[in-house]
Amino acid sequence: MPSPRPPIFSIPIRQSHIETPQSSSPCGEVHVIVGPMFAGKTTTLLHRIQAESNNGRTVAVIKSNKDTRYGLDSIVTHDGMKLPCWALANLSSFRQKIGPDAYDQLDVIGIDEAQFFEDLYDFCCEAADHDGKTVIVAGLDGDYLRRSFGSVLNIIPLANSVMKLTARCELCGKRAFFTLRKTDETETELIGGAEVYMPVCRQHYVDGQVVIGAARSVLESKKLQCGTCT
Ligand SMILES: Nc1ncnc2c1ncn2[C@@H]1O[C@H](COP(=O)(O)OP(=O)(O)O)[C@@H](O)[C@H]1O
Ligand SMILES: Cc1cn([C@H]2C[C@H](O)[C@@H](COP(=O)(O)O)O2)c(=O)[nH]c1=O
Repeated sequence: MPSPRPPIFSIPIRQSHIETPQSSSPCGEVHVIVGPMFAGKTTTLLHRIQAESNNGRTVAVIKSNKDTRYGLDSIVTHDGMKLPCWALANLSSFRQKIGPDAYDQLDVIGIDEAQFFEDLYDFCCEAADHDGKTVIVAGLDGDYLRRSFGSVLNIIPLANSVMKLTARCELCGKRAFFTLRKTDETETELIGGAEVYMPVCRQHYVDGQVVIGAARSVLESKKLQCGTCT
């Protein structure tokens, strides 16, 4: 009679000591803060950075150099809170700008206006997975047409946490999830504050789009009529 064969999934009784591969650097974190304009994304980012700094961690904050609203040397919230920052065209230049030694010393990196950085995904991967940094990212999830904005949504799969903030609808005071553009400019990227944008609830976003669309077609038909004027 053949001897019984061992079960396929046998567990060895005496397990030899298995070396787990040592990771070359400690693991970092990625935290994402999104929402419409005026929702408190920059305020939340600055509070978190401040708290990390108070806990003795070395911090740096980066913003896009496209946003020149308050100068390039600081991040400023809509109600005036401020922190010094690096204003950059892209994130890949950060290590070289700050210097490799200073970069190695950093524990926490804050990124504001993340929608303007094309290399956001690669930077977050490198900084958190390989360099052990805690990266806190704040940015618009959607543009004025509620389309995904830049690479912000691409980094959700990299994130330890995601927070969607809301503002107050300027027309009714309810929770605002979207940003309405009040002007007729159509480019995706258009730097501005309350003179160009307002936070709105779903109802007023839909109503606003209808009103803006109607105003645009009136203006266009006027232009056509003028074109036929002699
Ligand atoms: N309609 C609004 N809803 C909420 N906050 C507003 C509104 N308008 C102005 N604010 C101000 O904006 C601040 C948030 O600013 P900020 O952190 O810069 O927002 P975000 O970075 O999301 O645009 C609020 O604390 C409030 O004082
Ligand atoms: C909706 C929308 C916004 N922007 C610009 C306008 C501001 O300069 C920033 C957002 O600043 P905040 O800190 O979130 O208030 O983004 C844009 O270029 N295009 C848009 O559709």
